[in-house]
Amino acid sequence: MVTIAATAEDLDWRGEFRNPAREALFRRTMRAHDACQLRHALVVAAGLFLAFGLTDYSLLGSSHDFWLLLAMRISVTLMLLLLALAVRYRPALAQAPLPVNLACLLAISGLLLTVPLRPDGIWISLASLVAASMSLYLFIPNRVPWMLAGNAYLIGGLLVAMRLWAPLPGGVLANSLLLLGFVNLLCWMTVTRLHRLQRAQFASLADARSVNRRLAAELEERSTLERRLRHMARTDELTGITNRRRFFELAEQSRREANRDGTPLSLCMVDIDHFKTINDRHGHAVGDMALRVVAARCQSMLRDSDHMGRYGGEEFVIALPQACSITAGGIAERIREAVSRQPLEINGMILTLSVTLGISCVEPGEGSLDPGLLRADRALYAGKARGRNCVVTTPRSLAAGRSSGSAPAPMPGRAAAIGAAAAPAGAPVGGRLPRHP
Ligand SMILES: Nc1nc2c(ncn2[C@@H]2O[C@H](COP(=O)(O)OP(=O)(O)OP(=O)(O)O)[C@@H](O)[C@H]2O)c(=O)[nH]1
Repeated sequence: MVTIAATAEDLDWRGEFRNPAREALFRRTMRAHDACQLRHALVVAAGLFLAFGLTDYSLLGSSHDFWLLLAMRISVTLMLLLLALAVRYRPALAQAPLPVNLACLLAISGLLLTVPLRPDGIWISLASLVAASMSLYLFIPNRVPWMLAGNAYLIGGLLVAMRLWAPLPGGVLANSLLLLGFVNLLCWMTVTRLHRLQRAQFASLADARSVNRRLAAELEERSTLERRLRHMARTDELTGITNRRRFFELAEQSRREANRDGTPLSLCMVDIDHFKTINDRHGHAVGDMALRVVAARCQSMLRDSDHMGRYGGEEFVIALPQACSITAGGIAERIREAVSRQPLEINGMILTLSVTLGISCVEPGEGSLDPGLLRADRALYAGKARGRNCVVTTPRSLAAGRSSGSAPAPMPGRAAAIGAAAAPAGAPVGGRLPRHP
């Protein structure tokens, strides 16, 4: 939700929001402030009201009227303090018209009562009523109509009290009423201005918060997008496994670690057999499904520390850290079995899948993965030539020959067999446990 800072059109003649929901929200946010202000106003008013008992005494002495006035002052003071206490425990009372207006009524009535009980102190009563009139506007968190009503009662009550018990000359009375009228006008303008300013500030704050929320949401959206893009940049869309670029980053890191720690690192090339036939007979959609299934079955045989990527087309590549060629041969054999064990059933068709795997071990001192990949690829081609659905491991002598700088054994091509032996099914795994045996 986007809010817009309060404009003159948003506020009514009382300086309140025209929108009731917005006004209610504003008042809720002001509740603690209003309660605190009312509490202080009540305590100060109660103290002052009681303190004026001294003036009563100086005017009346220890007379019957003085004791009456004192009793009235004590009652009003107690009621005001009681409301202050109630507001402390229930701040919502500060914004409830009934208790606040009752307190005002009580305090004004008490002040008016001083006129008949102490007619000689009419000037003190007048001054007190002017101060009370200002306080009604400035310190009592009431709405403007209630402030006006309270002041109307105050002026009306003063007129009646003076007419009955302390008549003043016409000019003085007119002056007093003019003074009270001026005070009312000034305070009304001040309080309306204050209301407007408070609401404008509230609206600007709400705007800033809304902008902040939008920015936070945008940031979250961007970082989600960034995460998704990063994932896409590293993942093969069709199979969901690591793509070729990411595979090389991970495998290269493993090669450096293996070189540094003197641990073995094996590479395994995996190629689906007769994949072209699957595509040609059943269509590319079925071919894609087969690719996904083979990728998932291969991955299920690996540990978290192994890296598998799509090399291209129907070919996958696996890096097996901490695995010598014998161990890698065992893992490859299990992958071969996992792929061919269970035929794939798609749309009522039974598809027999198999893969051929070529293994090589990265030799110490090799500065990149390329020689190892080339050997694994040649082993794979040898497996294809041998009839497919098998594992071929590059013999140690061939790899050693390459790493020592001697000329590589001639590789006539895919149809030619490499001098490597297919690992027999169920060959010993050599101290390494796959994730899913
Ligand atoms: N459905 C599908 N087919 C693909 C994809 N990428 C490559 N291919 C197909 O994979 C086939 C690879 O065929 P070949 O390289 O001849 O290999 P093959 O038929 O598996 O034969 P061998 O490897 O010798 O067993 C080609 O027909 C490609 O069009 C792909 O993402 N989806």
